[in-house]
Amino acid sequence: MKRSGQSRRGEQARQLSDRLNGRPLVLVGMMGAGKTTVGRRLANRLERSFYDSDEEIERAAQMSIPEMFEQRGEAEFRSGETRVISRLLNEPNIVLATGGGAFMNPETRALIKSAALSVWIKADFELLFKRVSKRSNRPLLKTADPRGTLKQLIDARYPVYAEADVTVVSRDVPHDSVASALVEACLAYFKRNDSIPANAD
Ligand SMILES: Nc1ncnc2c1ncn2[C@@H]1O[C@H](COP(=O)(O)OP(=O)(O)OP(=O)(O)O)[C@@H](O)[C@H]1O
Ligand SMILES: O=C(O)C1=C[C@@H](O)[C@@H](O)[C@H](O)C1
Ligand SMILES: [Mg+2]
Repeated sequence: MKRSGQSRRGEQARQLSDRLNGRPLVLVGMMGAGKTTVGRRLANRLERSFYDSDEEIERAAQMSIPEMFEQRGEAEFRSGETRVISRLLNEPNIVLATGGGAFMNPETRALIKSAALSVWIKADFELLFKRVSKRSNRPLLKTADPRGTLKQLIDARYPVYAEADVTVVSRDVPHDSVASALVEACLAYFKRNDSIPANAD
């Protein structure tokens, strides 16, 4: 990348770090949206620690998510997910990628909304399906009709993901371009909200 592009990227990352002022940045969205892979790049740019709630749960349970669903059931996975996220939200200066279902839990959602800047990485059905089809590590899609299941999840979840503070669309472009679009969308969010007078009714 050209030097000017790099310094613009660095400048925007610095601006966003200032605006966040230590608050966690939390990524939400469907499986395959890019929360983990874009989140790592974003954390690098912001010089923040990166956490992934799925990876934290796997580490604590010493088993993979498909194994956990199989041996302990989804309910136990979900309660672990809520605990892990509420613990991580106490850490300053982090980027946290959440599992696809985490923001659907009203308690977890309220915690994220109060402690962090939340960003929905949104992608369309075909792109998500293409990405999740590469690996068979998503237990919720192990159904007779994974396309239909993914569609149903999208219909149920998108109105809730839309409650995130910021939405950024992931298209079929490199991870780094999505990370740049995400930084820009967050800066635009702060700009919009700064322009609201404090005493507005
Ligand atoms: N912008 C992108 N360009 C190319 N590939 C991408 C992009 N974003 C994500 N991918 C690919 O899609 C797959 C899923 O991405 P990732 O694991 O980051 O999704 P996720 O949102 O964390 O999903 P989950 O909720 O299942 O953890 C990976 O193979 C990743 O490399
Ligand atoms: O969308 C979901 O509900 C899930 C997404 C993954 O990140 C994992 O958290 C798990 O496979 C469940
Ligand atoms: Mg992930």
